[in-house]
Amino acid sequence: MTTAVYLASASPRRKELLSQLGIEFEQFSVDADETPLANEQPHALVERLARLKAQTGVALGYTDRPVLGSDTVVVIDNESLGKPRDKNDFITTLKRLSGNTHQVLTAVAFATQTDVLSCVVSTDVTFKTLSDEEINSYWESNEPQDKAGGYGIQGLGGRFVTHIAGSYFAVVGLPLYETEQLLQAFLRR
Ligand SMILES: Cc1cn([C@H]2C[C@H](O)[C@@H](COP(=O)(O)OP(=O)(O)OP(=O)(O)O)O2)c(=O)[nH]c1=O
Repeated sequence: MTTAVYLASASPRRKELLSQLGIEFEQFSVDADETPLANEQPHALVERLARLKAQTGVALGYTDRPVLGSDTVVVIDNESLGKPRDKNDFITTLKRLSGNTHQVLTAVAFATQTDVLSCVVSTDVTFKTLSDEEINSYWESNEPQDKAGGYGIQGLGGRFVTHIAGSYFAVVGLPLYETEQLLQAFLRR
């Protein structure tokens, strides 16, 4: 694919993943209010935020290429979990994930001044049962703080995962196959 895009994201993981598609891109960060709306379902939330990030990039003046925005949340019992607010929030979250299967939803959106197209990818991730000691020492590693659901599958958190069904790349922050498909569909419109 020869088209160049913008990546509206501060995430180093998304930058690395997008590089894997071999697409030329420039990255900039956008400030989006990620607060869920009242009664907003997880699927609707991630898709809205991915679109918001992409469209905020367009509004900032990045108008000569499609702008890619993305968002990731962890879902358990139909509740969306973003980055942990603090250590207590993290401990509560990891105890909920322990010994259970949760979903990671990642949305991708492409936007220009006239158009926006998005998709949501859902991946099932199963955790082994975690001890209090494992949870506490994981917090001290500083890895959980900036990650949805308080873990990184690509880092020390990978030890907790017994099974994954779906896109590993979506869990890390950008589904490779679906992002390429979405861009192709966007360019055909
Ligand atoms: C579950 C999980 C999430 N994450 C990351 C992906 C996302 O970067 C982050 C969720 O936060 P997001 O708000 O989706 O993204 P971000 O703040 O990192 O970047 P930006 O909004 O500027 O694009 O959690 C991992 O890196 N590994 C994991 O296993």
